[in-house]
Amino acid sequence: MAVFTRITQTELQQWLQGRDCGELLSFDGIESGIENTNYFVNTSTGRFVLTLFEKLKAEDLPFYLGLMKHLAKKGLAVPGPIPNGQGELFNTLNGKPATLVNCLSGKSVEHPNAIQCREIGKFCAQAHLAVADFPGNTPNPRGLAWIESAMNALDSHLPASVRELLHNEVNHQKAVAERLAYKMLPKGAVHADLFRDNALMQGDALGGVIDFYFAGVDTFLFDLAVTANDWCIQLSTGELNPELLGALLDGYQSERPLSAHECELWQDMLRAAGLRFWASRLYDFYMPREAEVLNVKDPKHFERVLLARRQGIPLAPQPN
Ligand SMILES: Nc1ncnc2c1ncn2[C@@H]1O[C@H](COP(=O)(O)OP(=O)(O)OP(=O)(O)O)[C@@H](O)[C@H]1O
Ligand SMILES: N[C@@H](CCO)C(=O)O
Repeated sequence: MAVFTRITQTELQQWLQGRDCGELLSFDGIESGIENTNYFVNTSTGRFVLTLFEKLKAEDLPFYLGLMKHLAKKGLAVPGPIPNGQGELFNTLNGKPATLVNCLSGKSVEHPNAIQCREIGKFCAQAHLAVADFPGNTPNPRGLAWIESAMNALDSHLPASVRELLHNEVNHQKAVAERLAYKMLPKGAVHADLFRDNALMQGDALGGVIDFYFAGVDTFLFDLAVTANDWCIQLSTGELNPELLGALLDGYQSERPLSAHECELWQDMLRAAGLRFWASRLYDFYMPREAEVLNVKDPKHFERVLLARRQGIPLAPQPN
């Protein structure tokens, strides 16, 4: 399903020349995923993942691949791009910009336990600490400005009750963004889509985090809220599971304690993170691109998440 661009053995062999990755043995298309074309590549020295970018533009790639390289270099479990002979992190393969990264072990979990939530919390904090000297400054591509423009594009498609909630929450988030506490929040290049399906687990240990292609500069708290809304969710109600949330926050704060401003804005950022994915799912639902038609994710889920976060949260972090 997700192999949009086919390649031949000869094309791949030529493209791999100059990369420090051994001799090509075999390669297989990866069926899951809807954004890019991915292949597992086996060589004489190991296993890699080849990604051909179907929609992202070449000018956007240095930020994403640079961030992955930066985090991998700092020892985080993130696929590091293997440069070609010219030192470039990506170059054209069969007409598409393409990169080769190392293959991480593990598989994603649907129902994480508290230990796994703690691990992902720790990873999130370590990544936030590690970007202090990362120079890339591409803003979050799905920030409030994008949400507002998507909302305007969607307006005529939406039932009145949905439209009202969306406008109300966007206005709330615009007001939050004006607050001094918000302006004081620490920021940096963040994953911004650290869902369960973007983490590979080996039992309770984290094998690695993939899919950095929605990354951008945003507040660290927003990134943590995105993670909490997916990892600590009670799927039937959209509410947060206090035990899983406690473990996630505990793991995070064991590496990077939250500031008083971050604690103050926790509920607002959980709402912002709920809004972000509700808006993108609504957008994909009403304006799907070809490959998405059969894979559109349910917007209702994030409507429930947002409504639940507006009502309250089970656990507020305390500054250390
Ligand atoms: N570095 C990696 N190591 C191991 N497996 C990987 C790696 N990168 C991708 N994969 C595998 O390939 C699958 C598809 O990758 P990914 O989720 O990035 O797809 P996509 O089309 O780029 O994005 P999306 O999930 O947003 O549709 C993953 O679920 C995972 O199984
Ligand atoms: N994680 C997003 C998809 C974009 O990767 C969602 O569940 O809506």
